[in-house]
Amino acid sequence: MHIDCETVWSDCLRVIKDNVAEQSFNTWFQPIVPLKCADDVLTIQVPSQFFYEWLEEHYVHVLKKAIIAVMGPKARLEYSVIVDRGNSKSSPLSVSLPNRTPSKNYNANSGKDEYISPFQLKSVDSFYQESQLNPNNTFDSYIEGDCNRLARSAGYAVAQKPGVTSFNPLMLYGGVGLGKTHLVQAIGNEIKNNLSDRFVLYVSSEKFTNQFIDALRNNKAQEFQNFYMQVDILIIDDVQFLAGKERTQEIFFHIFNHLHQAGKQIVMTSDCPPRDLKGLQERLLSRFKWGLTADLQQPDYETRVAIIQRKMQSDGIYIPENVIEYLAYSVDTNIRELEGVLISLIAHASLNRVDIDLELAKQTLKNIVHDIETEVGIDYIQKTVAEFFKVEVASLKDKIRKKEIVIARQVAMYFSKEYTNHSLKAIGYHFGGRDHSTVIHAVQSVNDMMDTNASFKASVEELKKKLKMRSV
Ligand SMILES: Nc1ncnc2c1ncn2[C@@H]1O[C@H](COP(=O)(O)OP(=O)(O)OP(=O)(O)O)[C@@H](O)[C@H]1O
Repeated sequence: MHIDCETVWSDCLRVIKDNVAEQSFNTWFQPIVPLKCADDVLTIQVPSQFFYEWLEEHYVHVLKKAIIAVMGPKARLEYSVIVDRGNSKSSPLSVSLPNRTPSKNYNANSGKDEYISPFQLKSVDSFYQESQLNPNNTFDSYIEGDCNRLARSAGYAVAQKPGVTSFNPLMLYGGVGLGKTHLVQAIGNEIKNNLSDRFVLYVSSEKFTNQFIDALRNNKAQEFQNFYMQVDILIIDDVQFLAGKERTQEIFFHIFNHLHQAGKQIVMTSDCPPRDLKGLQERLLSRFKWGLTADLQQPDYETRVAIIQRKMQSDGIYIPENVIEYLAYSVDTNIRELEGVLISLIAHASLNRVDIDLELAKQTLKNIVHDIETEVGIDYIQKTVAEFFKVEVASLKDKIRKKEIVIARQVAMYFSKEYTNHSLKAIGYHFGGRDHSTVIHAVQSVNDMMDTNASFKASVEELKKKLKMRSV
């Protein structure tokens, strides 16, 4: 029987959209063209072999979930890979799906997991847990740096002896995209691998809340509570989401107390330290501080390089050194953004069938970050200026008063003021903790010297070009 494949695929896309980040969705799912839908087989066309492999490696679960939800448990997916650009020849590759029946709680209409009754949950245990803990989020794939050392070691210690260390609860906090979920899931995966008899449950606070609301609606609040009280390791992500939700906090409080008293491990994440969590009951906040609280900070340059190298290695992709360096300097906000840029870069190279080089990296970044000039980081400015004046980056941050170093330092401060959105205070901080008046003085000195010294002015102009070049 033939079904309208466009409609089927657009229903699948709706499910997929709920399960992947927006940028990944645009990059990997928008270019797919549905070709045919007949006898439980959906055929989709993908732009290249690489594209197909990437989908299979990274999104096979999402694709499975989508086609099962839309077409039913017998659904299969077939890829048609475009072999030659400009030539419509395609080589179909058949990939069988699925090998597992979906969760009873999966609602094909909404494309979302519905509330899972505690007792049902045990019976669909493996599907449920698998869908919660991403197997790629391990300690092995988690790069350690100054920004996350304490959090990582505490997490690792907890994973070796859950409930036994004094890190109970373990509370990790940090800004968006800094690796909280990855780290807590690494704890979950490690425990599942080493202590297979333990019941590890990862749940976002949002999901916990929604499950509880459904339980209330179905008069099953007690079952809900009983279920959570059986868990050995409860990992609850983004607890700030519980703010203002009095009844959910109440039940969480009881679950927390029960688990803690029974020596079960609790791991939590939040986007800010417990003291800044607004809208949470005092009694919960005080319990959050019982164990260990550790923060995740923005990754430094070396950690960013290591993260890129690690991702490339695990995906079997080669990126030249200068491109890695360029990306690590350019994207210093958070790791998710860095990954987003990498994904786009790989997709661009794959779609256009070109090698990844600096030019492509610049173009990709330009498409993603519109106002790139304001995105130049202080790190990058310091490195470029130090190279130009042939001094060490470290000397820009210490107290050395040698003339050439003072000039390089002032020029770097000048560009930091011109090209970044950082405050004078923040700039001073990046230059060895100097105060804002030193930065004002540096900017004035550079302006004065440019007025009186033509060769100095030429040097600053040349540097300006260098700094701008990276955004072209
Ligand atoms: N130290 C690290 N090493 C390797 N990859 C990392 C590291 N930290 C984060 N990542 C990766 O960066 C991406 C974002 O991380 P994650 O989702 O854990 O952030 P988050 O802090 O939970 O963000 P949010 O606050 O938005 O939930 C993930 O793909 C994760 O694997």
